Amino acid sequence: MMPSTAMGSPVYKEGPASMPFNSQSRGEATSARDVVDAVNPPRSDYLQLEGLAKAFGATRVFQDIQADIAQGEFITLLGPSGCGKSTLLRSIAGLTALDRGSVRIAGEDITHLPPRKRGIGMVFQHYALFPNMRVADNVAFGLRMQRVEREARRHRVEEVLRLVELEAHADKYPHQLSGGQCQRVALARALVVEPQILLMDEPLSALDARIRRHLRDQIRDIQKTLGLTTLFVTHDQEEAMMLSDRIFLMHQGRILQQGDAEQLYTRPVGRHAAGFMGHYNLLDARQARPLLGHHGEQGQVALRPEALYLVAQGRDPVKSAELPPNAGPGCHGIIRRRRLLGNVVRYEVACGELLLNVDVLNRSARHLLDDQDRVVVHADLDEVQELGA
Ligand SMILES: Nc1ncnc2c1ncn2[C@@H]1O[C@H](COP(=O)(O)OP(=O)(O)OP(=O)(O)O)[C@@H](O)[C@H]1O
Repeated sequence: MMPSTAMGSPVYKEGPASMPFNSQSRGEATSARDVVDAVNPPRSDYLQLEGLAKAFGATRVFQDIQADIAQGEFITLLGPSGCGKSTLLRSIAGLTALDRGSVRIAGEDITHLPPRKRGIGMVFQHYALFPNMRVADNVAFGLRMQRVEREARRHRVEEVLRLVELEAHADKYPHQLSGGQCQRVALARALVVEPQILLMDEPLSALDARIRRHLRDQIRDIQKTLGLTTLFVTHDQEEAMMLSDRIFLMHQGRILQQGDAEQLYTRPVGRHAAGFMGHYNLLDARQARPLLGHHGEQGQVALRPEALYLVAQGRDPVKSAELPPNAGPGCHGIIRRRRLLGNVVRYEVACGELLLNVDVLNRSARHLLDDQDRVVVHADLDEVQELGA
């Protein structure tokens, strides 16, 4: 694995996305960016991926990758393990050679440039800091490679450490820091050379849940402050939805769907997309008839667990949901399993040959249904996604 410092010495290129760290607060940085944006509005095709393909021997890792990414956009590559996310990121960085296609930044073809000349910063899952160097020296490394003069270097390191809220830790060694702090050093190290594009490969995966949420929000704040075009790899759907302007959902080396979190969550384009986003119930149209009324005999339908409603036997008003205006006919069932997911309760309900996941807000213990309780399940027909054959 290559430490991010290897990518931490791109040639600084003038351009609106490369914000100098010249302000004391995020507020000032934002207004500086606004001025730049007004003079030179962000381009919608800042990073262009055209027909990218890569195979390792007989293993096709990705193909036909086509995307335009706007300046300042935060894109997440989301998909299951092995779908090609990391290899795609490494190919954009120049760490892995492409078989086909081209990568352009601001119109310039960088496909054949070596990594250090691409103007790309990279942060990896494992931060790989230099253990014998203090935080400030770890961060300054890329600037030293660029032969930035000592005083300017010190100034830039101070500013970027302030940005990642580590200014008090500048003189510590990596072993004196927590995992989250080390990852912030890695981020600072990538940012200090003012890259045009930031690539992040599962930077939060090795951290515990609380730190992970905090750092996630911090990354997004910093990215917005700098207006930095960013590609972020994750297999965590919630992380993708919280962070992204747009999500690229990948499956077996292709981008299945590109869109914002709402589009991906509520309008999946097919069964693979529905299978990955949310916890969709995927049903054959024929099987789903008792639940949906007449809905054709062909293809599949997808229904989110929160688009299903439970009415308890005897219509116990405390335990029964209020139905939506366009509710389906209703299907008798039995609760097979109940799982508390925190603020949501997920019921597994057997309705004849259908096994359905139904999510209900966990209001209080009084509202809970028990295993073996008899219920009627209704679907909100406005939320049915027809997926075709
Ligand atoms: N250097 C390599 N040589 C041969 N095969 C490779 C190499 N790197 C990756 N692969 C294969 O390419 C496919 C995609 O791997 P990649 O790491 O890009 O997926 P991913 O979506 O990032 O998965 P994960 O989330 O598990 O990291 C996998 O089948 C993997 O085994």
